[in-house]
Amino acid sequence: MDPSYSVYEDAVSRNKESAARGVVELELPAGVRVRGLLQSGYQSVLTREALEFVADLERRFRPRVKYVLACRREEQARYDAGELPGFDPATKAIREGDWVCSAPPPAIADRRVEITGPVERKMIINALNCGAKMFMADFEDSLAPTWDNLMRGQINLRDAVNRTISFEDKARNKLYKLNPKTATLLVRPRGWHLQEAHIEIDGEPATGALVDFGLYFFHNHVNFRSKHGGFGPFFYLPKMQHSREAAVWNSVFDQAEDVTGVPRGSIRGTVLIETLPAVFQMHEILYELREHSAGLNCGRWDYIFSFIKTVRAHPDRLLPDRVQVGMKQHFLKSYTELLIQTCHRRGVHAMGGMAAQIPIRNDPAANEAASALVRADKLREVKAGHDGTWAAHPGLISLVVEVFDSNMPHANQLDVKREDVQVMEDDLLQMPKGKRTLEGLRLNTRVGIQYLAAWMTGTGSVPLYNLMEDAATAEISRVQNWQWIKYGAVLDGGLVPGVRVTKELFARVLDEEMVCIEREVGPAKFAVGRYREAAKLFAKQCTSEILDDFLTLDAYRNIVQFAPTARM
Ligand SMILES: CC(=O)SCCNC(=O)CCNC(=O)[C@H](O)C(C)(C)COP(=O)(O)OP(=O)(O)OC[C@H]1O[C@@H](n2cnc3c(N)ncnc32)[C@H](O)[C@@H]1OP(=O)(O)O
Ligand SMILES: O=CC(=O)O
Ligand SMILES: [Mg+2]
Repeated sequence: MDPSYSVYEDAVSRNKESAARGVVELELPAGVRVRGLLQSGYQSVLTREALEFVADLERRFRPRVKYVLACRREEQARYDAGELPGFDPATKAIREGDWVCSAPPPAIADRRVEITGPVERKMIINALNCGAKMFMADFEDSLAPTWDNLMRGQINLRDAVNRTISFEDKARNKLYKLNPKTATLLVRPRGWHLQEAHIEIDGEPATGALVDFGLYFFHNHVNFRSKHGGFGPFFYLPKMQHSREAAVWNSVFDQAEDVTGVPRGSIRGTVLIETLPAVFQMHEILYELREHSAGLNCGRWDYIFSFIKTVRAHPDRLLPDRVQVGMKQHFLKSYTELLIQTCHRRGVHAMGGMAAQIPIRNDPAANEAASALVRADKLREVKAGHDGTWAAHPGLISLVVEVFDSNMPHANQLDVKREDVQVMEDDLLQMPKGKRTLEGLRLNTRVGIQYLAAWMTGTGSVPLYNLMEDAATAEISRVQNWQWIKYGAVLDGGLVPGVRVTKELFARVLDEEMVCIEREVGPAKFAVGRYREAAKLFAKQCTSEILDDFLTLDAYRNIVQFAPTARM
């Protein structure tokens, strides 16, 4: 573990308070060390049995997780040497074979509208009540993985599955409780690349994904399955790059089912196709998970991020402004259509993605314009053959439901085979059209810094300039700046066409955008926020010689807080 991870003074004093309040000590299995501060209730999640379950998963699968991450590095080295991703000749038989996945369980046959959001208590209740069919509760893009967010998230999800969850907003004198009819829960653990520093197993930080999955599965599988016709729990699986990574998840599911006596195929996972390499592996990914699959989803924001990241050594592949990389661009249209064709051939759902617009209060015209964009996006998705889609905010649910209800008379569109779709490697690799502008560089910088500042204070999704921003959208801002600076991109549109992007230009833009952020958020919030630290980190990330794989890997050290008395 990097010794620079901080132990904060406030953690020390809070720990003393906890001790004074008589917080229960954990009973830890051999080899397990919990390094996070124990707040009230955490021990109900960190039970000896649950930690044993997580430790067993970690011991079995850590070597495979390390291996698939090493394979990612090896593949990236090939792309850096000039190759581009493509379909693998070795797995042609899987792509062309006639197999299908297990049929979708009744509980998720109709998933036309899924709301998403972090595992925050009030938001979970709002999401479950909002009228969406499903709720994707997120430990990933929309959650800053602080120890407290993770532990409270587990408590919140357990209470949600038990239907005992409530929340009192004292300031507004409002009590939040579940409606009789609620959305079905899907949980998204972190990606394979993130470690959980607060839990060590045999002297090494645990794998974040296995902690999120393991604790949630262990505490909830009995209750969840009793309420969902013997199926579940249901998951979303993020940021994979290859079917070998899906094979690891499949083995994790097998193991979890075997240890708990849950029948094979009860757990289901929807894989986000949100990396460029993965789009060439969709059949293979479904094949690996064929007993546990609930289909694929178009994670468009990470996909755009991954597109830039994968071709990071190709100076001829500089993208236009982030705002211009919309779903009508040929490479994105091709990806969504190929995903629909692939899923429906294999008998599973092809889920759409997230439009970033959110309701705009106090400006009816702007709000209507934002709604129109969401409506158009959802109409495109349902007409293309998607079986459902995502919405970021409860205020959008009725609009999205209306679009799907009007255009999808049955529970899903698995019968829409899209045999007309003919997508080749070139279609998936075609460069998006548009212009690079100074305004784009400025906006990337303003958004990246504000997002990071929020993330470092424990908030993983924020409204910025009337759009939802989360780890995936912020990544686009970061890698786009990096790409333009690295290759001295010449701006070809906007107010100052012809200008070359350099480190010096970026430094000036960053200074000016910090002034702008201070003006926008106000001096009081700016003074107490972590904007300066965020700017420093963002600048480092945008100007490094070699692109870091994930912004959150570097940023994570800023949110790790060890309890001084952590024991093994
Ligand atoms: C790329 C991807 O991975 S997309 C998926 C991951 N990203 C997400 O899930 C983002 C989810 N959305 C959000 O986090 C939020 O909507 C934000 C941050 C974008 C905006 O949040 P806010 O500024 O709080 O929105 P706003 O003030 O309009 O909220 C109004 C109410 O709706 C609630 N709300 C807003 N979004 C959600 C949500 N996604 N789920 C549940 N409740 C929500 C708020 O808690 C608030 O509740 P209240 O009136 O009871 O107090
Ligand atoms: O996770 C979803 C995405 O768009 O990224
Ligand atoms: Mg994503």
